[in-house]
Amino acid sequence: MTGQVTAVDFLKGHGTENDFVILPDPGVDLDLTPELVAALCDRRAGIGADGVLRAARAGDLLDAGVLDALPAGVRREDWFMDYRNSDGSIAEMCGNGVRVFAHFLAANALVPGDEFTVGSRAGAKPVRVHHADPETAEVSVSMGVPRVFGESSAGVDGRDLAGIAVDVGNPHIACVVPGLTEEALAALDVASVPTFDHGLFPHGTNVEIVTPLVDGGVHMRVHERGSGETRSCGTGTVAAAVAALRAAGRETGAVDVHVPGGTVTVTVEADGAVLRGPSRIVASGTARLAAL
Ligand SMILES: N[C@@H](CCC[C@H](N)C(=O)O)C(=O)O
Repeated sequence: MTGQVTAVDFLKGHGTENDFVILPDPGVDLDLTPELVAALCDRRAGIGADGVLRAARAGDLLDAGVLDALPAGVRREDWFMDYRNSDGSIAEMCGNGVRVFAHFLAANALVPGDEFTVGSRAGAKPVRVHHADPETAEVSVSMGVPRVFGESSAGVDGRDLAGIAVDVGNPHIACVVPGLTEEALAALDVASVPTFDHGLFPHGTNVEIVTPLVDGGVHMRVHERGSGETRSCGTGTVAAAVAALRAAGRETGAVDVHVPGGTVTVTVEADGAVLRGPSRIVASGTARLAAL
């Protein structure tokens, strides 16, 4: 349909500086090709973002062929976060993105209250909007039960870092590095593409480097699948919290995860993890597709 669409309204938002182009598209008029996504996310020739969040009802995305089926627990009437990485690839889930998506819905009165479900390719994600105005919000997302599915390592800045594989709806290897300080973490080259076991991660993975748990907190940096190094990764903070708790001999607890773009709190319980953090919507406008 994009051939008939020459301009599209958008909003720009972020969760701890993991930033997104929000595309309200209730009619599913946009043919959201990888090329269009990459052009929108281009920080020079486009709007610039780590990813795109298209907003439409799940049933309408299904009827338009964007979804092959409704993911587990997702109803036709649910607003669905059609997430894309900045390289145009599709990912199952985006934790910072769900907070920004929920903020957009609440601030525009598109949902009846403060607690509702957002659909994602990783299934239904219950959210609670603690506060929302057009510019700022505080949101909690029930992220499901993180699944640890192995031990492995990642090559980062010439170092081989031991980590655990964690499924948060999308794949992660979270590397808690003994003795790593916040300053030493900040000095690492995380922009270069890390190496990892493609047998364990046949569809790629997000790579988190994490300091050990101290006083209920960790510091984390991330190289994301499909977006490169970002200032934050919500699903990554969940993987980091799980890994840091396990490294400290624990299975549950609340962890403040400090990322370059801010801080979120991940609470891990036996029945699932909850990600709580801020959302900001900083701009709105019209994207002129012929110029991209
Ligand atoms: N930044 C997101 C994760 C986005 C998807 C990830 N890059 C992947 O490909 O799995 C988040 O906040 O979780």
